[in-house]
Amino acid sequence: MVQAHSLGFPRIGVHREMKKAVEAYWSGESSREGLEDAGRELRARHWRQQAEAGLDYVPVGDFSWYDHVLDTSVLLGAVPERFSKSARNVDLDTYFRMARGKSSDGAEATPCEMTKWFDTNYHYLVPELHAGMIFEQGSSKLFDETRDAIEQGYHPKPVLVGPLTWLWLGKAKGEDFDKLELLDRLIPAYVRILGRLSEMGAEWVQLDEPILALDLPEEWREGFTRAYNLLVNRGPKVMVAAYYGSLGDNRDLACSVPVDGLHVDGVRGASELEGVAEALPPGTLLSAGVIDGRNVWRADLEQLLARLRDLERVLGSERLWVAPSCSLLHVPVDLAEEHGLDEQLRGWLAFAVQKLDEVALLKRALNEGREPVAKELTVSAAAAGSRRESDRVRRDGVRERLAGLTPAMARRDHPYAERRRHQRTNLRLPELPTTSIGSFPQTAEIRRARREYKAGRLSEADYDAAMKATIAEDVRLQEEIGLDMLVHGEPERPDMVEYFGQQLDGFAFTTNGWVQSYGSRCVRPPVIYGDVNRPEPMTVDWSLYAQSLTDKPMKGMLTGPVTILQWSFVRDDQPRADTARQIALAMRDEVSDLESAGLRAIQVDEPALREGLPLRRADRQDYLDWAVEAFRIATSGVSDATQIHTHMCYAEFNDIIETIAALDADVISVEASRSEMELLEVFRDYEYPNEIGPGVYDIHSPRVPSVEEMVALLEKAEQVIPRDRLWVNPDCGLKTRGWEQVRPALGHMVAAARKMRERQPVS
Ligand SMILES: Nc1nc2c(c(=O)[nH]1)N[C@@H](CNc1ccc(C(=O)N[C@@H](CCC(=O)N[C@@H](CCC(=O)N[C@@H](CCC(=O)O)C(=O)O)C(=O)O)C(=O)O)cc1)CN2
Ligand code: MET
Ligand SMILES: [Zn+2]
Repeated sequence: MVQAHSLGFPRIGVHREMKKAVEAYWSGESSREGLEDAGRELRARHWRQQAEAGLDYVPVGDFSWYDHVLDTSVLLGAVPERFSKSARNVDLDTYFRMARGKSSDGAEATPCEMTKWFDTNYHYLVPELHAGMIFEQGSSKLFDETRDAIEQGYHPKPVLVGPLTWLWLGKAKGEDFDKLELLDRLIPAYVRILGRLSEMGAEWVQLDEPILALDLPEEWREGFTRAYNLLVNRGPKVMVAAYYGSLGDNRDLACSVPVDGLHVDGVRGASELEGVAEALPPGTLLSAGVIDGRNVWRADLEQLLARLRDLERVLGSERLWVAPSCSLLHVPVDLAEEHGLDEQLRGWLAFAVQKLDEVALLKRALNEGREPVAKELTVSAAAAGSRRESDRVRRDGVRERLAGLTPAMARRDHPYAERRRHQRTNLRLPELPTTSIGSFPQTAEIRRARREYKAGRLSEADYDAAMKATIAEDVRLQEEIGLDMLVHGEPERPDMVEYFGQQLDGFAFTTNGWVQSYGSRCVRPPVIYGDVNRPEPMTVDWSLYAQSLTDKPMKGMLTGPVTILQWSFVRDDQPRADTARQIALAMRDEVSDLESAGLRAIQVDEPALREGLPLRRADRQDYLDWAVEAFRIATSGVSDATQIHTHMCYAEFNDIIETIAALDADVISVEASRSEMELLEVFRDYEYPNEIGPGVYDIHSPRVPSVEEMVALLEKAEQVIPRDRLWVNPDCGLKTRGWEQVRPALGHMVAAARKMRERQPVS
């Protein structure tokens, strides 16, 4: 019999119960018992939903209070000393301190670094590695949850990040050593975990190795072979899970180790499924991940069924499992909770719960024939047909405009050096100008006003007035703090992508389509289903109002085309590049309107530029070319005197620094403080041609940095970036912080800039 499973289920809960529970715990509103009850309830619910859908195994360990990579680190006892003297029995407060730098018991420590998980908008906490580190069990969470699942009558399939991927994602600290050296210490730790899970009654364990979708150095490929030859026959059957891309040149490697199961991403690696099926050793089964775990489109089941039948012919029904392509972490929980979507659009979509049904249905059709599921198959085919033929998807005006794009539209009038002269007279900024990245705290009052407005208890005029009052207060505070270039604070935007998605044609938005971004933070990615058009200006009124309150330059604030694309669910019926160009044209109009309204500086954020980079080197240049082009289309319609800013965060930028320069923004702000300005290394060999503000204030942590800390970071920066091209700003926007932290922190930042101005430049 063909079996069905999932690699992981969204952990936040359909109504973000996990978010609410942890935030209540952090604020002291609820007890540890309260938190643990909430977790138990969520896990039990998710297992029940998966079992009832018809899956044969339920994943365990996909639930996390913050991040599953951090969970694996703690399980392995990889807990840096600054958090706890002992890596055994790591308690919840220590766990949260690793993630947030702070815990409910008041203790503080610099938190672990956080960065993007592969090419997704999920963030993980970077494991810290050092030579000679010892791995010992630091937590019983995975075992406790496995026991719960068994007690509740399920077949548990514990899931953890595999040893190669965990090491790959880790960062070697201090001494210069090759982190792969740790593999031989790590394997015994995994062997012990597998043994214990098996004793508890787990038949299968899933080890996630998404790095199999990357270009791997030869030593890592050898490491993979060595590790998995040692991890088989240790008790449970081992399923190695590869996802987020095809196996490519790692196919033979993945098929050469005698594991019991191999999961393959059958969406991004669709073309290689048959080849994998043929290459697998006879003792290994194939988990075909044919339902897209990265997008929200309903599958064309008829077509998938045909492909699965081919696989079944090669493998036999005992060696085939059906699954989503990856964990369902990246899609919202349940379409049934969406009440605002029109029926046609809803018919095109599937969220996590619906995807489980799709997986189960495919399994059933394989095992029992199409008869029992004929009706569902017809509905699925009709949905696919309706989407293909819908006239909501195409807009002729947009198509014509796209066809009329010229290279000149992606070029400013003059090079930076010349623009700079005009901008200096236009802006009159001091040396080392201070600014912020855009958002200010989304206070309880702002959210309350929004809630009241949505519920119809506050009129549109009153809502606008409340937002304007916030903007006025934000402007006043910035003047008081002494910042040089101001922002309006973005109170009207719950999210920098959703906000634009709600105003552009071709986008649909959800009311409950939450997806975890990091920790307790969630986003509602819009759904791009058709050609993109901007029916009217989106931000001009707010920015104009903010500028009217001050003589200091006000930055217009927009989200760039690549980021809007990357943080939305995208259409799969045309290349991403085409959708990016459509968004770029819409944003270009907004940029022009802001300029006409009198804004002298406009920031177009592209924090997701790096995240969108294809996992395989061979695919990168093409992406970078169209991504740069899209940004430049959006920003090149302005005069030389208008200063274009951009901003990036949450990722490593050093490897694409030339692309960042090619954006030709006049000023870029980048996250840098959390990695202690590591970013600056690249500028030793590469002179960034325009202006740059490496973040001096880590906004992810509630800690308020001191003037001295920020001066020290600026001194570091000044060694590689000439002072006359250096800006002073935080790492990112401040919407997740409270004013009680932001006020003093920005005050310290301005003081740090002033201190620097009093001194001679170092070079
Ligand atoms: N899309 C996106 N991706 C991104 C980022 C980003 O800013 N946007 N930044 C990075 C990640 N950083 C992030 C930083 C903060 C939040 C964040 O604060 N998210 C909020 C949700 C924001 C939001 O839409 N807030 C709504 C409130 C929605 C809500 O909670 N409504 C309540 C009721 C209202 C309330 O009590 O507040 C409900 O529906 O139950 C608003 O302000 O109006 C959260 O999780 O809390 C997310 C990601 C990278 N990826
Ligand atoms: N302008 C945005 C903000 O300040 C940029 C955020 S990048 C994730 O929130
Ligand atoms: Zn940012």
